[in-house]
Amino acid sequence: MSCLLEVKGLYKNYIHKSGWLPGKRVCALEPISFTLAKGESLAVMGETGSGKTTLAKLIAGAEPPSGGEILLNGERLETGNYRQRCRHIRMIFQDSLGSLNPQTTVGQQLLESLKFNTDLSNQEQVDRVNETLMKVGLLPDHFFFYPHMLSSGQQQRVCIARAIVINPQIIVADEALVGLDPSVRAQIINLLLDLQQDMGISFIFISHSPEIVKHVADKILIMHRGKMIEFGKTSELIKNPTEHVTELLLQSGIIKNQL
Ligand SMILES: Nc1ncnc2c1ncn2[C@@H]1O[C@H](COP(=O)(O)OP(=O)(O)OP(=O)(O)O)[C@@H](O)[C@H]1O
Repeated sequence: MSCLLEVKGLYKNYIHKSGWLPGKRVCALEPISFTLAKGESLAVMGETGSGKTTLAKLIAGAEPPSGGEILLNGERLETGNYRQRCRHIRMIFQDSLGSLNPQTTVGQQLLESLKFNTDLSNQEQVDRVNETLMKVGLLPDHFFFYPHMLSSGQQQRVCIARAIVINPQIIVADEALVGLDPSVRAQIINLLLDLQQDMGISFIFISHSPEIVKHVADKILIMHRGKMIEFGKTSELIKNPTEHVTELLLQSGIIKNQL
């Protein structure tokens, strides 16, 4: 498989300020390097505060890195070039309702993505939105619905539709399946797997759930205290984890504080 995403020495420091004292530098993500092939899914696991969301935000361009680089198909993604980033990498979140605009219809929210990121005509945009709604298991009628008129599963489908409407190459899903009831979660997982197969999208899943990770991920990246401590094929890490943390995460998804 050809290399789609290359993360090279990417890191992030935050400055924690308290009153008038000089800020304290906190390293949320130590330099990290890995690659992802086209159509592959990567799961990022780790205990709370280990740097998973920071990594997701840097890849999606929601935060600028303190250093390092991200290459997509060999081309460097520039910090602040939102058009370049949004076209190729989209993010979906846990709080689907919170990430949708309550005052705009589903159709308008999908059209906005197309207006900002493509040169399609108005009619082509409407056609693309309707096609995308069908792809995620919604109906063209949902174009006219407001987010609060939908169930939580349908809201998450709208978020997925908004992410795929411009044919991105990578979707970063930050705990996007938490909070859905098990049957809806299974439907959304199957939808994501179908989209991966039909559209060749690569996924980066941030997840605490070993069951989901084992089901969807080709590779797993384990974070611990801001560092990548393990990275490899899912089948190999399940059989031969080299780190105790990996073993615990893949057994229960929960890490005790002493680790
Ligand atoms: N905007 C920010 N400003 C300051 N510090 C931050 C910011 N975002 C994250 N951090 C710090 O960076 C570290 C990593 O946080 P991050 O949210 O990436 O962890 P996480 O693994 O995603 O945790 P969780 O599973 O709880 O979401 C934490 O110590 C956190 O306090």
